[in-house]
Amino acid sequence: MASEELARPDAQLHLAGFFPFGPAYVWSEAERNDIYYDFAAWRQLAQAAERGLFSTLFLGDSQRLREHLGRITDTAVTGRPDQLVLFAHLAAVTERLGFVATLNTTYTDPVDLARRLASVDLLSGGRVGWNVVTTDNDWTGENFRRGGDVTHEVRYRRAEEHLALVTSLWSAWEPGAVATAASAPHWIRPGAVHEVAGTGSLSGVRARPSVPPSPQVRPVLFQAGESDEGREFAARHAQGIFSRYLQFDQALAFATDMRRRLVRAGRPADDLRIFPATRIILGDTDAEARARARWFGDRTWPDRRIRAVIEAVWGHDLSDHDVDGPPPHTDPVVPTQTLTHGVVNTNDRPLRTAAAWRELAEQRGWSIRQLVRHLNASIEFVGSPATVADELTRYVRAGAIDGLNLQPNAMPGGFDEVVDRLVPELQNRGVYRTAYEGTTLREQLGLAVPS
Ligand SMILES: Cc1cc2nc3c(=O)[nH]c(=O)nc-3n(C[C@H](O)[C@H](O)[C@H](O)COP(=O)(O)O)c2cc1C
Repeated sequence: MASEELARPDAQLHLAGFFPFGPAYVWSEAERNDIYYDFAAWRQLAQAAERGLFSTLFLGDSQRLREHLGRITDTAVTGRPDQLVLFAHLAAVTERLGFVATLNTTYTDPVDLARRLASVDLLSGGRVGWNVVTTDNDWTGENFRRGGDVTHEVRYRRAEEHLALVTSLWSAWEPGAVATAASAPHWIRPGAVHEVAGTGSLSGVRARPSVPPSPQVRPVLFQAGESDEGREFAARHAQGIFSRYLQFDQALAFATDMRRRLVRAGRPADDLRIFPATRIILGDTDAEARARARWFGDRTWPDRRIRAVIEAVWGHDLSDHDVDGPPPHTDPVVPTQTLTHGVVNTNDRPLRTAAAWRELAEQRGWSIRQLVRHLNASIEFVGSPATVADELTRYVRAGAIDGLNLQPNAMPGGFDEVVDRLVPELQNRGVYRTAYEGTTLREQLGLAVPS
């Protein structure tokens, strides 16, 4: 056994069911696109996750359809119900599973957000988390008359003020503020619910929250945003982090960096759970799993999704372009880049990106399809249940990750094979729970109740 595997001999893997909205990303077993917002499908997914003792579901947020040149990019986010409404429904058909919702601090009102999150947290028995993001896409801001003008620095300053107000609201009810006995002289003990005031750009806000604390006191905080400011913000406030790093060395370097930052912020190094996103594809043998991975890959990279990736760089309509041919020889149309709200971040240097992509394709003799598939190759765990369990055990015991935001391969049955075939292998290796630790998300994640 390599020495790295001994770094955390008792560490446990957390699974979070994650869903990248959009028909191109998760294969619809039902061959129906409306499966992605069919409640029965979500119930099946959530109940499978709970059967597999997943710690939580986890959803990202986008408050606007992605578009390109005025056309909706229909391979990406195609219809996305409000996460908290979906979670409120799913909480009613599950008992232990957590629900982490991504909500931004740039375009939301803190008092309203605090109330909505606290409400689902209370009514679900303390099973909610908030993934705090600042949202870097300007077009979302247009929904709120604030598109394009919110700088990185302003977003993180606002995030600090927003979160401070939200957490004060969540702490404004003293323990035991509610007299539960109907015969008590007061329903709420006088003076036990405090008024809270905003600071900085939120000064002038005064609020007395109307939602009592849940059994986990308040929602668990996650964070996603990888700049230095983002990491520092997470180190000060978050108990969970949605990271981009899954290649082993990068994941370990990121986790090491975050633990150092936590200690500098005066927190225990192990007070943070790190969850990168991935997929798991199983087979009876490693070879069969690899064949299945190719099969899923072909289904989740249809021509129109491949074309959307290059259109986002070239800045104009390429619908006549053959995706099995070379990348366009023409240069990108730079002035239209600001209209690109695509799946690829091309906010700068489209000319350089196009040149680099063209050169790579030429060198390797790749078509657009091969190029795009190469550029978007993500790290997935592919193999027999034993192979994947060994690999995940290595990651967790080395301290490279604490959990996975796991995308299903199919809707709605996509978690079943992980639950039925991988979870027992992980349990046999002592790296996965055999029963839920408690009833709240905080308990499932092994986190202390806030004072
Ligand atoms: C893994 C990951 C997932 C993210 N998911 C979302 C999301 O679902 N919705 C959103 O508005 N922003 C999301 N963000 C973006 C953050 O809101 C943030 O604005 C962006 O990363 C810029 O901040 P940074 O410079 O600190 O990274 C995500 C970021 C990361 C790293």
